[in-house]
Amino acid sequence: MRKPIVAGNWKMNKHIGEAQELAAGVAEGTNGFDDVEVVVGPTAICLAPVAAVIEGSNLGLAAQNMHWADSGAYTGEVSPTMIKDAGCDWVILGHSERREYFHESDKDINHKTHVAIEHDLKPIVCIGETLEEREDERTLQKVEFQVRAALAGVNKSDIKNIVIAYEPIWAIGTGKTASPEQAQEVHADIRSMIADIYGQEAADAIRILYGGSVKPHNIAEIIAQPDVDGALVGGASLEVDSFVSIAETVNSKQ
Ligand SMILES: O=C[C@H](O)COP(=O)(O)O
Repeated sequence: MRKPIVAGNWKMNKHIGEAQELAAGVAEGTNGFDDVEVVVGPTAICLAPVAAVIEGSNLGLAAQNMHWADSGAYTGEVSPTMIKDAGCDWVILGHSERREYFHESDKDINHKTHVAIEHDLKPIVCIGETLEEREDERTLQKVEFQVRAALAGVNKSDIKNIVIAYEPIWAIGTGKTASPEQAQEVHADIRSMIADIYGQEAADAIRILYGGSVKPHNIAEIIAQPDVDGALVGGASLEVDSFVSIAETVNSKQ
């Protein structure tokens, strides 16, 4: 039985005090939710201050990105050992905004996935198609390519610690959510591909999240899909009430 995850990607929002306040509210609001893993993803500068606030709670802490090297001449970057030191146990990799604005390639994301595993950080690897690719019926081809590329060379024993986040790019921040059927089709396809590569046990263990305009009013129908194991939430993770409400619905998934 896969334990679902609700992860909040705060993107470039919230100053330190605001981030601490939000994290404390989420920790309090999700206290006692035993059937969902709740993770918050502040900006790099807020990681340590948020870690201090959520210490002793059940919340996980995710960085939104990391470099692959432990240290060195990489101006502006943050290393895997630094995010661990700040309190992270998770790292979001390959978000479409990183791919688009910072030109992260599938090769970079594969490299970072390996580094995350080596550092005992659980990667949330983001994939997803553009609107044009969906309209051209190339969705499955695109996501299969991205998943294969991200996982190239990853051992079967590590698959259970990797999370895939399917985020159709056209649904991110637009208010347009993939229908539950569209999400299920892609999630099932990814799981069956994992089964082909790593076997059924790995496919049954890997958690696949949906992301893209997830809100309190639509999470129930999305999480009801058999291959949807939770959500990566952007906008709705920036308010305690909406994020806690999403986590509560997922916590109640039968
Ligand atoms: O990482 C989160 C996604 O980009 C979704 O963002 P959104 O919920 O604001 O659409």
